[in-house]
Amino acid sequence: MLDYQRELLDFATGIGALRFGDFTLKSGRHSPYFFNAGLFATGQRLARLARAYAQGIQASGIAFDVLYGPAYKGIPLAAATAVLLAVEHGRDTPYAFNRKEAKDHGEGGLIVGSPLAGRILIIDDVITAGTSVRESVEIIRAAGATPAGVVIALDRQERGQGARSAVQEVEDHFGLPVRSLLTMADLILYLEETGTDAALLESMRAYRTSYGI
Ligand SMILES: O=P(O)(O)OC[C@H]1O[C@H](OP(=O)(O)OP(=O)(O)O)[C@H](O)[C@@H]1O
Ligand SMILES: O=C(O)c1cc(=O)[nH]c(=O)[nH]1
Repeated sequence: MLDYQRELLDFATGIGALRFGDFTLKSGRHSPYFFNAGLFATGQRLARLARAYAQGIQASGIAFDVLYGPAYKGIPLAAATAVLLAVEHGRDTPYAFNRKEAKDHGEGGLIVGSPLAGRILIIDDVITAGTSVRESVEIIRAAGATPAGVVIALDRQERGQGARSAVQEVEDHFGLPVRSLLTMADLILYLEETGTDAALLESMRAYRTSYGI
């Protein structure tokens, strides 16, 4: 694990954005941990996370024209990361996000922000079973644009629709590169390093055996 990953995990656990317990996921799976990007809920916390995304995007070398954050938690991630790309990397990046329900008055429609045109980089918090990414790819294609890749904070390294991991499915099926700041494997390593209690480690490993890949 790299220093910045350990620091990000320290930070996320410190503010309660990474928690342990019993959580029901979008996929219906019951997980002993949860990454809640919504708890990077002050300017400084969000800047800290967005800085890591901006650095990850720069390091990925993925060529793109617009940053797209799926509702809801992708919205502040896209906005804040666009700010960090501009301020710290001199890259004035258009960004956009969707509404979960289409607006039927005013400007109307589903997409807010920059029009979805050209190559679109999807930015989200986690990938579990891959449903959210597949929805984003549909929205981007329906707008006539081309998905260019995906950047996430945490790859939970879980099965997607078939026997492969959700990230592998996205890479193979859509031909999209996926870059994550952290993985479930990093998380387990981190818990081992920090001397977490045996019961928690056991539940993390058991979850990985059930859903991991
Ligand atoms: O890979 P998946 O199985 O799709 O799971 C991951 C997705 O689930 C959550 O979104 P959700 O729509 O539940 O919540 P939000 O509105 O809080 O962003 C999360 O933010 C990811 O987008
Ligand atoms: O799969 C999910 O729904 C999910 C997992 C997680 O760790 N964090 C999150 O916001 N959603």
